[in-house]
Amino acid sequence: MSKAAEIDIASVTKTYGTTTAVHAISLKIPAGTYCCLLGPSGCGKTSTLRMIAGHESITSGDVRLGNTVVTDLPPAKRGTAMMFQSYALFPHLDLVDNVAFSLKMKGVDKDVRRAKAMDLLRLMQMEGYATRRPAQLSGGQQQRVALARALITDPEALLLDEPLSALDPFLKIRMRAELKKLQTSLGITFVHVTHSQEEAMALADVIVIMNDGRIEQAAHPRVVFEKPATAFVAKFMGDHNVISGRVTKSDGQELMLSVPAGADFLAVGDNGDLTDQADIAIRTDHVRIGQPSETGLGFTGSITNIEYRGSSVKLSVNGAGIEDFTAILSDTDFFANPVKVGEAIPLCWGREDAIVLGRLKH
Ligand SMILES: Nc1ncnc2c1ncn2[C@@H]1O[C@H](COP(=O)(O)OP(=O)(O)OP(=O)(O)O)[C@@H](O)[C@H]1O
Repeated sequence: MSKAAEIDIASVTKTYGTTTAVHAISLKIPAGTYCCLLGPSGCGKTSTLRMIAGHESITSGDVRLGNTVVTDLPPAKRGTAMMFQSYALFPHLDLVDNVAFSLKMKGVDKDVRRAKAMDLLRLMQMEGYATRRPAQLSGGQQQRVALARALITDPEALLLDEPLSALDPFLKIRMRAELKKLQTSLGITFVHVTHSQEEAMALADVIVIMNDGRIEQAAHPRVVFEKPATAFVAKFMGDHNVISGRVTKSDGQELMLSVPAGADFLAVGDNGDLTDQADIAIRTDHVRIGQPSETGLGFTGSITNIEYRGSSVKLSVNGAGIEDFTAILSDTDFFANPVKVGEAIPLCWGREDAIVLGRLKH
């Protein structure tokens, strides 16, 4: 139906008065990618999306869609379509007229635009509701109509601002799967703003993690999880212990980190630029109870809390100058040798489980 386009964001900045919401970010989103912009409230996700859509002016830099620089084009001329968080359906129009609306604005004949709207309602399995008004629909159905309405212009890229946030948790997961299926079948580029790590992990081919108007990492979810680029990413995505300390030895590929009033930790990874302070990450699910054997990586600490989670058990441990170090053990491993709060236990991990984190240059 539509053709996909690459989105190229080149050194784009957005300022509102004295607030800089987006600091000269650059990002290439390949054609046909499902891209999620992820980050905490106020990090600049929505501003970035609205600048791609043309609903917000670009203070400096350029946005290109396919071969066209769209920086100064109005929204309707960009080849993008936007689906809003609130769906923004017209309450007084039936579904056909809601979906056909942007074609009406373009002066398309009534019969042609209504036929196209019915095609889109069919695609979203909503043709049986064509004569209803939005208020007569459930949240999930309203979302499908909003999608149909956004897709009627055959966009090269669909921009979605927190599209699942109005839905209850059960529907959220169902509509998430539908979004992914729709993107795969249409093959167009989707850019989806969310503050949910789980949503981004489930949907994205590329997760763009933003913090304070900057991009901390843009990569496939597995890369983000396995190799978080910065301490912010490791903490925000969770499931990592992040340890900060002073670099005591660094040879480009391995680094020794000294924790104040604590032990030395070895981590692996490119550390060419890190000469003073550094951060390392250790996957919580790769930590085991046991003496550090040949790798020598680990420490002994005291258990401060134990949480049962069904298939796993979470231990919190203090020791070696670190507070709240987390180890996630499988329920089988934990119950084979149960431990108690207050007990001192040795923890260990493999060399490849401790990675050096980078620092964003501002
Ligand atoms: N119209 C505006 N005028 C002034 N400041 C704005 C405006 N819109 C956004 N901001 C500011 O720009 C920064 C980024 O906002 P933005 O909405 O892009 O973040 P966000 O990551 O989408 O946040 P949220 O998840 O809360 O929607 C914030 O500090 C916000 O207060």
